[in-house]
Amino acid sequence: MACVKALAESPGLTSIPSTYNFTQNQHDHEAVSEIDPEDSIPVIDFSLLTSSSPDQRSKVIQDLGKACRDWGFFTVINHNVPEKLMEMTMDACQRFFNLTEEEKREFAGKHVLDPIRCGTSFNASVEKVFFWRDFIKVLVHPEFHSPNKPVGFSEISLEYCKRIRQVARELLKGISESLGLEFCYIERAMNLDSGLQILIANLYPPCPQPELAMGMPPHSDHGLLTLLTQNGICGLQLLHNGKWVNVNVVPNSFLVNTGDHIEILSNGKYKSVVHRAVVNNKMTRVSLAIANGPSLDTVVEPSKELIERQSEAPAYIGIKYKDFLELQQSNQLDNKSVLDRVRV
Ligand SMILES: O=C(O)CCC(=O)C(=O)O
Ligand SMILES: [Fe+2]
Repeated sequence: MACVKALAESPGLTSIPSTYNFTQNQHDHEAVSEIDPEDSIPVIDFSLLTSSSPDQRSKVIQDLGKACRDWGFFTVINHNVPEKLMEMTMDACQRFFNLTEEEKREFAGKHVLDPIRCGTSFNASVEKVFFWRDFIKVLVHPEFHSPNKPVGFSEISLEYCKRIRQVARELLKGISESLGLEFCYIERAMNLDSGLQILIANLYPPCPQPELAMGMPPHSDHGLLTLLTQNGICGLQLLHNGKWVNVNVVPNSFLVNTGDHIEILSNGKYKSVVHRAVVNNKMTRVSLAIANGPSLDTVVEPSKELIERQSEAPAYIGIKYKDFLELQQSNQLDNKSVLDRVRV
């Protein structure tokens, strides 16, 4: 199937093919609210997490716990990843999408767990309505993969993803502690040394009828933490207290969200939050999501320590991460439908 970039570039395109019309599927743009300055996405100062002052560290751990409980999304600033490296990675992704259709076809991939897979929509083989999105997904850890084009992609993404793993690991230490667990609880229980990390770049070209199309449908992310950056163009919305909220771009920061496996592990204390990407008719939006998850063979279940301490019943059954991932990637992307299957 041709990529949406080529479709968007067809001369004189003024309307979208009906196969991209998402309005039948509850396209409730009206529900979008502007962020209330009193209740906006929390900001976490990463430098305080690694601070030698115990007071500062315990304060930021509290903030992190609150952010996970109330929002499931937070902005991370002072993260130590060089801005230049962030720009170069975004640029490398843009250059990937600018390869010719034929060059990109080489990386099409067939199976959902193929190490390199580029395509359009989410899972075009099972979808009736397509999303206004092209993507490339690359498995970058525990084994590093990379397309051999464009120039520099491999070196830049290797370094970037390594830096992101360091940030994710620190955040997961803080999240462990915020749950009252030992700081290294999550990294041990999830076998992070061989944790799966996926680079996902999304391209949303200008769309002549943005109100009818959808870039990415409402969904939660599967892993533990996703770190997202974008090329300065807004489009991400998250569901907060029953309303779609526009996410603003904070330069030189990561937007982080907790995935389904944090929800399972924390026995529902921290939820994965449903989000979607809408499109616009003026500018190409590129987002870069780095998903950090358990190792593929880890069976994730609610933490026994948490459950015993609080005399709770487990609210989810254990599932191997690989099985969860295959289910999510080979079906239609639909809210929290895979997580719903493992709820008790
Ligand atoms: O483009 C975005 O901002 C969202 C991307 C996303 O949700 C994803 O790749 O899982
Ligand atoms: Fe997502």
